Amino acid sequence: MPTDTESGLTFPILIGDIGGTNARFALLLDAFAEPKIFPIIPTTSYASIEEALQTSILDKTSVQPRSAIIAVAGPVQGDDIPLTNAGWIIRPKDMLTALSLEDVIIINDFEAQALAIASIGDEGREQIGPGAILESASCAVLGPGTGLGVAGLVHAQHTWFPVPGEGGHIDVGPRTERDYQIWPFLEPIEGRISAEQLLCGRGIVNIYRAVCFSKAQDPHLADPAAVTTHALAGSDAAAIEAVSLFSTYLGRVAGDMAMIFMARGGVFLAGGISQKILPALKKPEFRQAFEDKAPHSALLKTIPTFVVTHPTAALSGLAAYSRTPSRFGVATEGRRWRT
Ligand SMILES: Nc1ncnc2c1ncn2[C@@H]1O[C@H](COP(=O)(O)OP(=O)(O)OP(=O)(O)O)[C@@H](O)[C@H]1O
Repeated sequence: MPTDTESGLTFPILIGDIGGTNARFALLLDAFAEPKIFPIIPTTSYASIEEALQTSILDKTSVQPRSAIIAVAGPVQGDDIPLTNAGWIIRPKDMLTALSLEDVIIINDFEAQALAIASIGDEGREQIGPGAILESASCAVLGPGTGLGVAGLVHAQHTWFPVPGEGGHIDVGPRTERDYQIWPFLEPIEGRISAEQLLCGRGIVNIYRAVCFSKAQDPHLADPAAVTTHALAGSDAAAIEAVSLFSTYLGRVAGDMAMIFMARGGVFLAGGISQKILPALKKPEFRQAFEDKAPHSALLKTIPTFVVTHPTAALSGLAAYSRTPSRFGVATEGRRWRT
């Protein structure tokens, strides 16, 4: 028997997390069932979200969802929502008709990652370095993937409030002597180096190429996975340095976010890349850079940092919200469409 949640979303609920590269979906039959998770879909394989959902999900189950909550990589504004790093435009009104839904909520994908942090336990994360979570304190999430997603999670009045934003686009600058050698070779975006120019898949290649050019070498590795694979295997000097610098730059930006949100509840690294380079992030560079924040180094040393290892963390955040929306302060104004 379908039941209404306090947010008015009616079960069965389709939950989805659409990144620049991959889309992940699951069905939640009721407030108690575990989500039924479907295989990951590359976004480039389908022309639209309706086609992806119909072919890969709805044709493969007898359950007809009545509502949907979807997290997308990009700001949610208006009735046409383009994904920042992928070709799909999400049109919730089209989803209602094409998929026979009654209710659709669209939120930012890092808002979903923030919801996940409040719902996953020790088994879904691995700590890097010292520090302990201060219960009910604010948290920050950073996720290098196709882009760099950033969000905060603030606790007030017994409610977790995700704070989505475009923090991946902050300016970053050189600091060490080696940074100054590399910076002239980094590819800027419209004249500047934003965090996302360094801390995402193409950012890894950007750093790697700059490392090679700074030594007057030809870069022979072309994609991020090749760079991190060679770095982890210790088989290419430029790749090793690129991943070491990536860890340092990620540590610096993570430390900045910790200070901005006073994230005594922890800083969490989500997204596909953090999991894949976990052994590199456990080396000293990441944590040293995170703590190297005079005059606040003592504070930063107490803040724990984690890699989120849960394979579908954003979906687990969306499932937690769907089950008990009153635990979370998710604003749905302008982001909810009904028949
Ligand atoms: N082994 C690897 N090492 C480094 N980068 C990788 C590796 N495998 C894939 N990538 C890069 O990770 C990015 C995809 O990240 P992720 O798996 O988090 O996808 P996503 O959820 O679609 O991303 P986003 O939500 O940021 O749009 C791509 O840029 C890809 O080239």
